Amino acid sequence: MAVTNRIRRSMIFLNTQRAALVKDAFVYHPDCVIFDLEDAVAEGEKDSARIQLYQTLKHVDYQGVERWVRVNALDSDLVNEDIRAAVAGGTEGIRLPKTETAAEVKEASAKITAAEKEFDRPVGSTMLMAALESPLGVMNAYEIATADDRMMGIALSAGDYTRTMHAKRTVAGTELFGARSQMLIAARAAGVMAFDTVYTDTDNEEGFKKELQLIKDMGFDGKSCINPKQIGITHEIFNPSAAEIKHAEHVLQAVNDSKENGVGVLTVDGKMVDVAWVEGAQRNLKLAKAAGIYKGALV
Ligand SMILES: CC(=O)SCCNC(=O)CCNC(=O)[C@H](O)C(C)(C)COP(=O)(O)OP(=O)(O)OC[C@H]1O[C@@H](n2cnc3c(N)ncnc32)[C@H](O)[C@@H]1OP(=O)(O)O
Ligand SMILES: O=C([O-])CC(=O)C(=O)O
Ligand SMILES: [Mg+2]
Repeated sequence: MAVTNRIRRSMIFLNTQRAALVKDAFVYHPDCVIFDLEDAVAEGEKDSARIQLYQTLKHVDYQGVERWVRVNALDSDLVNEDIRAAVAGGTEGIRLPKTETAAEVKEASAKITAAEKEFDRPVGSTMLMAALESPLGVMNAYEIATADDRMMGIALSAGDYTRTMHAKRTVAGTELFGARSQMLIAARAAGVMAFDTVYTDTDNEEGFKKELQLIKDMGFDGKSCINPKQIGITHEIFNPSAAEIKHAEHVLQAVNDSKENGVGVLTVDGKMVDVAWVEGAQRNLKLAKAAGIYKGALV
């Protein structure tokens, strides 16, 4: 069964072809890493990257950082061996690229089950995340998200998505608005997490911050990253601010008091609040607690 309430603000891609890079990436303290066997790895290096993956999963202590593996696409002749190596090494989850249908999720899940049995891992313990990288994938987001109990989340992949949409990747992100909205609605309806795509202009800190603020405000749970310098900024933007934490505390206290006094709607910090605000306030405090910036007892 997938864990859908863990903090996953940042998931950084690691090119598994580069031994020096995968051996200690936990030092950057991302919430998750994604060992990539797909597009970051050159065609001739696929087998050695897979061996590198197995050794890393088996022998490097990632100190609580969640470990995901992006395998090659289901229609490749590499995916079976990729899944076997990832499961044998004990990965927490598999990121399935270029997912377009629920049937593909089920097919991947069956392959994972076979590997779990082969390598004596508990059946059902390996999670799945589907990357949506085409119009068909985005159109089928809800069916994909609900296809299997292993599904932890869905992630947008803008490189391939804009390619298949004949769109241009812009700073404002107008070309991604439809996909982002559709997949967020699907993820929330399905009860899984939602992750935004990588930002490839790694030297443009201002642009990266703006994109993070946009996706956080839309409701995404986290972002795929490609460079260590993106991790701290991602956490900074996704963490509730001090003002948000204070406001959440005020909301919970005020709504609690108002129940005792028989009051429904009230004003907190100058804004109208009623019982509908409680869940959002609790979510902010839980996130702040998981991030280590809230020590209170309200959640
Ligand atoms: C569209 C897609 O499919 S995206 C997903 C697949 N892509 C990837 O996996 C790419 C991941 N990122 C990378 O490989 C690299 O960041 C690149 C190739 C984009 C840029 O590499 P560099 O020019 O070396 O980056 P930069 O100079 O900023 O690196 C600084 C340090 O961070 C390390 N580093 C760079 N990227 C990463 C990463 N993703 N994870 C961990 N460490 C990294 C470098 O090794 C370097 O370490 P050093 O100072 O000890 O030598
Ligand atoms: O998942 C991602 O963001 C990276 C990717 O494959 C893409 O953009 O096509
Ligand atoms: Mg892609």
